[in-house]
Amino acid sequence: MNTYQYLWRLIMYRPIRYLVNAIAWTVIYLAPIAPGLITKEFFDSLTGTSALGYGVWGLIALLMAAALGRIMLIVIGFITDVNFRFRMGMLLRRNLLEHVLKQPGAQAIPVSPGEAISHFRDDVDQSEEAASWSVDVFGMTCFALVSGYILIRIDAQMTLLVFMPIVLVITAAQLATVRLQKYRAASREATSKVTGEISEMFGNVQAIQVAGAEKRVIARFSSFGDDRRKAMLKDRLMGELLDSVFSNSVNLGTGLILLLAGTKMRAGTFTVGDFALFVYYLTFVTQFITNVGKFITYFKQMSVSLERLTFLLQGASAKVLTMVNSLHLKVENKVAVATVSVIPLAQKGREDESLGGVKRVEGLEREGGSEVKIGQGLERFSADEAKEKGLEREYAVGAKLEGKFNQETGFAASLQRLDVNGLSYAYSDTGRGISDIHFSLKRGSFTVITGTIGSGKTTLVRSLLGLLPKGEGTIAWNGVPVEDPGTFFTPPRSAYTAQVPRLYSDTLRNNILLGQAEQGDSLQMALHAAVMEFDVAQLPGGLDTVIGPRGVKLSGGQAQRTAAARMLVRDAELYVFDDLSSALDVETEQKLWERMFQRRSDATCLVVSHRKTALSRADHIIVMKEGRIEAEGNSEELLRQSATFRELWYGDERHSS
Ligand SMILES: Nc1ncnc2c1ncn2[C@@H]1O[C@H](COP(=O)(O)OP(=O)(O)OP(=O)(O)O)[C@@H](O)[C@H]1O
Repeated sequence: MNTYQYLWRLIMYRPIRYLVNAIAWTVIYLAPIAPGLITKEFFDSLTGTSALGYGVWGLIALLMAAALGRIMLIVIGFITDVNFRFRMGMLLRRNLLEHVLKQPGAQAIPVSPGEAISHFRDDVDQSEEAASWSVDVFGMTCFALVSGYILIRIDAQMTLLVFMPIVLVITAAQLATVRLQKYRAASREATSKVTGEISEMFGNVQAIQVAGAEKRVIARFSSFGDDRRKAMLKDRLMGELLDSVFSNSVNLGTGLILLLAGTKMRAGTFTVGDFALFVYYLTFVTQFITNVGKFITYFKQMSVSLERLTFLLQGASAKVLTMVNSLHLKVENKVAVATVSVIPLAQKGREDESLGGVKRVEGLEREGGSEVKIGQGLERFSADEAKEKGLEREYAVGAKLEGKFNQETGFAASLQRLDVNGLSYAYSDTGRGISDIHFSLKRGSFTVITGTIGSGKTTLVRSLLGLLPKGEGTIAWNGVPVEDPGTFFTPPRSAYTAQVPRLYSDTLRNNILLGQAEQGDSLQMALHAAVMEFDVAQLPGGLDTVIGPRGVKLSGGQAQRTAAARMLVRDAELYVFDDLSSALDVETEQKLWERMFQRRSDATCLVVSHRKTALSRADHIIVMKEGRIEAEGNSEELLRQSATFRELWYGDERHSS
């Protein structure tokens, strides 16, 4: 997508609003035509050459009315501009945000958070600016055409002198294009680096302090600041240089008019009113020329912004940015929780009967806080209804499914079996990762992935859950292939706790619920299962304690158990824990597994761990080495067969003794 298409697509997001805005501003820019003509008449009436008979006071009244009219028009213009302009910016930010949220979680943005913020802020502003200025250029061009016509009719030679600077401006702006874009790109890049560095610094204050690296970090920051200063200076200098070319070329025109007007007035071919009209329009022609130049500059800068925003999309088409969408990411006012059975009436392939289904719904619907029973029974299940509820996949294969349906999160068929075949993923920069992974999980099983450091355990669970871009291999849920693991492996199908818990500066309650509606005693149950009840009682505000930025007011173990509670409150079919137990003592970990299975004996768990507490509980252990499965079995079998496993097992014994 080139910059013209980008601008066009932005305009087409709200074409009516753009049109209204364009009409409003065209009228505003055309408005000075009238006072110009009145001024001409005013001076001509003083010298007795006026064709109109309004008199001086009549003309003054007309001038004031024109000024008042223009003020009102400008107020309307700002309203239409704000309404169009900010919608465009919001659309870009909304689409970017949606895209980032849909990306594989572990690689959602290709830059640091600080740099991404600079893209969201500056590049969107720049795009908005160029689109908004296109309206002004149109309005001003209309003014230039009408005023040009009036002036030519008075004196063609003088008119030429007034408009000649336009040619100069456009030539100068075009010549400066490449350099301007280069300087703009460099200054944006430098700004991103500075904001990126600030966010890294704030996020790592403790690491900087303990490493005694303050001076080095500040030196690095100051070198980024220095680079930014140089880049900004070049960018600004170039911008100001162009601006001065624009305005000075107009001054040149004024000088020429003054010289010529004197001679012509003496010859009697030019009235004082004509002179006043030329000078009056010249102010607006100056504005027009400067603004055309500005628009050309903004347009060039917009192409830099487009490039930078496209980079943030990580290979997706730039059209994603301007896709027509409602500005609201989600409108949800209903929460329904129900148990649904999808029983096929006919199997796929049988042509005599159309594929149909029966649903059995039992559960509660929640609307505006009150609970309404939606009843029990059997209802026909249409293909459209399946689509609406996100059940297309289950419906299409005609599988007999029973599971939970939650209007907020969709349908989860009860997990009977998860099969992973030939799963591979290699990080593009290091070439490392996982290769040819096969395993199956049965309902209610407890599987532990273990292995040496860097053997690919985290990569394995992230690939499975679609938190990394799709590599090779297949994943099947109850025998049905999962096409897009990233959207499939979410609650209520699966819930995940990462190795490093990510917490917000908010209350403990909000960190656990993350916007999910609190249902019954689900929060208390999750806290109990995550062995958090004692900790919550100790916190000054209980569940409503604000836990500080990234949860700094919690201990490492508390942060991990908060993340576990966040996972458990989601009541999923498959629970995936990545090294949850690393910050827990043996007793707490033991309790956590016990409570977890007391509460949900049917839950299927996939756990990354090298701790004996988890290994001895496991009914299946996968030993990873250099990105591949080296051995599999239960702990007794593996102690006999796998040297790597023995090292991990006895190593853990040494650590705990
Ligand atoms: N984002 C990344 N980019 C490039 N290479 C990576 C990335 N993350 C991990 N790797 C490499 O992939 C390999 C597997 O890493 P992974 O984090 O899956 O190992 P792990 O077994 O979970 O390690 P640990 O026990 O330390 O958590 C390692 O060699 C690592 O260097």
